[in-house]
Amino acid sequence: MSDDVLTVTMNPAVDHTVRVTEPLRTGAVARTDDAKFDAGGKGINVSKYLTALDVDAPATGFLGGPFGRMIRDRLTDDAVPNDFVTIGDRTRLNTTVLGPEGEYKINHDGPTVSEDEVETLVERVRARDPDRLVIAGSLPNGVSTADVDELASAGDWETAVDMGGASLTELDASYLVCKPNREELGVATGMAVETTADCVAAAQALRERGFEFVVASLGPDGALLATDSGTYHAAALPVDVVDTVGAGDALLSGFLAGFARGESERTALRTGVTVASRVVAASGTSVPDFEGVFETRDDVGVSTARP
Ligand SMILES: O=P(O)(O)OC[C@@]1(O)O[C@H](CO)[C@@H](O)[C@@H]1O
Repeated sequence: MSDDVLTVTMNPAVDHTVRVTEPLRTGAVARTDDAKFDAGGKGINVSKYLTALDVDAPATGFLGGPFGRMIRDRLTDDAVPNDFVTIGDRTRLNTTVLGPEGEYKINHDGPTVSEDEVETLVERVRARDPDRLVIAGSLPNGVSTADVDELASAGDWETAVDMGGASLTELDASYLVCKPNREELGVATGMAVETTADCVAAAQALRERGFEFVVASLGPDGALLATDSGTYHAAALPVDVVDTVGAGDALLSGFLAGFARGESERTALRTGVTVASRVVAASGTSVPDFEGVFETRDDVGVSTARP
């Protein structure tokens, strides 16, 4: 394993996951003894999953306030290397409610980051000089897509991005990987994404806008990989889904872990789907057991996909 992957989470979050046994009702107090707190945010999740998959994947970005300290402590306790820029404002807390009628996810907008803090982050990334950079998650106030382009272009690294569809349309630098979900594919391309064939067309269109690989997460419909050698569809593995939070991060992590191991594009896609299937079977964004991932990835069916 040679490549190191530095992840950048501009807008980390403590992930608060609670399970309630009764449907939520207005005006009523829902009580639970089932709550957990994970260090979260998309890039941080990628660092957690990649570290567990034996890839050197330190995490950076912005942290501040009590939730920021909680995330830093948790990552350090879990042996996930981290080097965040401390900001004056407070890192957010995001909540997932798992109830009998499904999953609710509430994400806070997050803190405001100053220009100086952004510049410190760019310098931090330059000093680390990774082989690959992953920039993932929403942008807090004060950070723009121009800053994302600056990070992607500030060194010789290859960059993967995972951000909202509207942000994807504003990026100008060249990127190795883009990891949209179905909705982001639609927003980024303005195309219909009802069927898997629609998603194939949208992934190919997005690729032409400057992403070498588009890895799209389609939930129960599996995942797509658009490359210059073709577009491939991977079926989802049959698992009991506890919650879907972190599934896209896991797909990207598995794909990048495959890349770091020198796997072919299709095999890296299979690894991504296998890693994602482990993550959705565990609650919150904690790291599940990845034992046997590289031995069982061939269970994922991959076929050539056309629009
Ligand atoms: O608000 P963003 O930055 O788009 O997403 C943040 C988030 O929902 O993404 C992760 C799951 O992918 C969670 O750890 C975290 O709460």
